[in-house]
Amino acid sequence: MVITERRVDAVKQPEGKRYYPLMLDMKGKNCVIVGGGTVAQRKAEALLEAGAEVTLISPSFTAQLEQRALSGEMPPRLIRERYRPGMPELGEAFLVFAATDVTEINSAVRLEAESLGKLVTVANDAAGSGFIVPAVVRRGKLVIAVSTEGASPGTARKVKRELEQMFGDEYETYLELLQQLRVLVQSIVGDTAERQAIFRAILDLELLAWIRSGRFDEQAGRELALRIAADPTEAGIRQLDEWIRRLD
Ligand SMILES: C[C@@]1(CC(=O)O)C2=NC(=C\c3[nH]c(c(CCC(=O)O)c3CC(=O)O)Cc3[nH]c(c(CC(=O)O)c3CCC(=O)O)/C=C3\N/C(=C\2)[C@@H](CCC(=O)O)[C@]3(C)CC(=O)O)/[C@H]1CCC(=O)O
Ligand SMILES: NC(=O)c1ccc[n+]([C@@H]2O[C@H](COP(=O)([O-])OP(=O)(O)OC[C@H]3O[C@@H](n4cnc5c(N)ncnc54)[C@H](O)[C@@H]3O)[C@@H](O)[C@H]2O)c1
Repeated sequence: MVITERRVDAVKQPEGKRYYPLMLDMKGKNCVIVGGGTVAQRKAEALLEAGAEVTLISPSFTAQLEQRALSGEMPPRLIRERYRPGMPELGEAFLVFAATDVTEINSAVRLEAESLGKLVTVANDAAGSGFIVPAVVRRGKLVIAVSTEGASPGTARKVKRELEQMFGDEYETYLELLQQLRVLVQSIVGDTAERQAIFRAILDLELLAWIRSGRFDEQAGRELALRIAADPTEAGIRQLDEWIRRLD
């Protein structure tokens, strides 16, 4: 019992870090992942989805990575070698991922990448990473990223699953519509304060319920835009809920 207590007491709390979340434009950006296992695969898939160019360095790769390298647009590049310092790919990278199952190799990758001024993440060492990756829910242009700052990745995943239940596919249509209306209002209302009041009024409309009901379509969206263009004022927009309800 005493031994167990000592063990528990000896566990050091990782030093507190306060991360800064951001959205990176990865289109065409070079990313190097050292490792070819399940973690490397997960990071590669997300990077490819974001339009990055992905190079993986590892003596072996998961079957899925092998498959992905043969098919589809923008296949990942697989370099079938063990990592060694001085590989040119690292110098060309925008982001570096050290994702082998060998701590010493991951540390060597981190040191070299850092000496080259690269942002690097280490799969088994959050404290030694320049960035970490959140769990992500996407609904069209709605992106919800969940992080526990490395405290419990499983919890990040669990919260993501809960959010997936809360935020349905209707958000995809909703954000497309809001984007169109925003551009429209920006083009016809010059006054910033008035524009902000209009945007707030649009957010108060019961558009989500309308979309969820299945009765909203392209024609309805057009009609809504025409009504807003005809009376682009806060008061005018606040009256639109009545029109939406009458459509039911
Ligand atoms: C969110 C997600 C994004 C992604 O990877 O894309 C992600 N890990 C995910 C899943 C997951 N990871 C692990 C399990 C097994 C269960 C468990 O151990 O809890 C599961 C669950 C599963 O696989 O089901 C094990 C694990 N993870 C890390 C270590 C090393 C360590 O802790 O040092 C170990 C081994 C620990 C050990 O063996 O002892 C480290 C990291 N994992 C992170 C991200 C970063 C912190 C995120 C945050 O909390 O903010 C960080 C710090 C670095 C990084 O990778 O960026 C993705 C969910 C994607 C999704 O579902 O959408
Ligand atoms: N960050 C995360 O989300 C997360 C999740 C689970 C596990 N982990 C940790 O990440 C590490 C990797 O996990 P995994 O499940 O992908 O392991 P894995 O065993 O599936 O893959 C390890 C990969 O590293 C490669 N490798 C080994 N030596 C190498 C070298 N010298 N050069 C290049 N590649 C080399 C292997 O070929 C293999 O492809 C583990 O240390 C694990 O604890 C992290």
